[in-house]
Amino acid sequence: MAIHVKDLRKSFGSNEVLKGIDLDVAEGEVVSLIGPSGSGKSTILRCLNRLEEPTSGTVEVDGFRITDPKVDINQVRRQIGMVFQHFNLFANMTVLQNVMLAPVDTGKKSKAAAREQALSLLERVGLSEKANARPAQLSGGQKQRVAIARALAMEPNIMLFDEATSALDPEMVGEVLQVIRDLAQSGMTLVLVTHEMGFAREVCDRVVFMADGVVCEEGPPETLFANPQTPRLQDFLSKVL
Ligand SMILES: Nc1ncnc2c1ncn2[C@@H]1O[C@H](COP(=O)(O)OP(=O)(O)OP(=O)(O)O)[C@@H](O)[C@H]1O
Repeated sequence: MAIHVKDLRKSFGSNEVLKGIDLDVAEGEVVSLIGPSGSGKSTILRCLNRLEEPTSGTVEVDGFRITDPKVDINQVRRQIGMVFQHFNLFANMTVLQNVMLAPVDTGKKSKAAAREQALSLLERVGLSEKANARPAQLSGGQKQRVAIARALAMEPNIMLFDEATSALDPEMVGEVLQVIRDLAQSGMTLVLVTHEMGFAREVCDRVVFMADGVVCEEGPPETLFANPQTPRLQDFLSKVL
């Protein structure tokens, strides 16, 4: 199992945001988390690489129990790429330098090897011609594709996408979804928080519907969207489809 979450709880002060989440993601599986705003989707994702400290429960990623205080979280994070809604690129570096940075900084690759890899990743996301540009010269969709290339540079086994297209103008959403679609087809384990129901339906093996900090319903998209069982999911789908 690539990801194994058991009875995960997270509170911010007195606000219990995750109320006992069980979630398994198999290697190579593509899972999307959907649900109303504030239901805890991003918080789950952030607990998967301990950007948030769970209040209780266990999270295992790639065989590491990352909720164990003794685990080297930096080592685990290197195996988990994360892409955020806002691209978080380094503005004072070129696109190529952004993608090369982590493998060089962590000693994973020499500068020459990291450069070669970065060029090949930029080709993969369709941005070879932008290698020497600065982030400010790119469109939102291009910036997000650089952010994906940068996450891939650490050769992660798992990629987490937190509303990767939510900050984009509608005409740029498709180009980012195409890159994610290609990753899904490559067999990588992906967990996506998304508001793109059409994309979830098309690309994901499984969709997990959350409401109020619990998993309400889950299943293959064709079943879940066509035949929602709970009134909450029926209500949610009636608003977003
Ligand atoms: N750092 C934080 N401090 C306090 N409260 C937080 C923090 N992060 C999240 N929350 C709260 O936790 C709840 C769940 O937030 P979360 O971002 O996980 O929801 P979400 O389902 O991803 O929502 P959205 O679709 O709007 O992004 C919200 O009520 C939010 O205000």
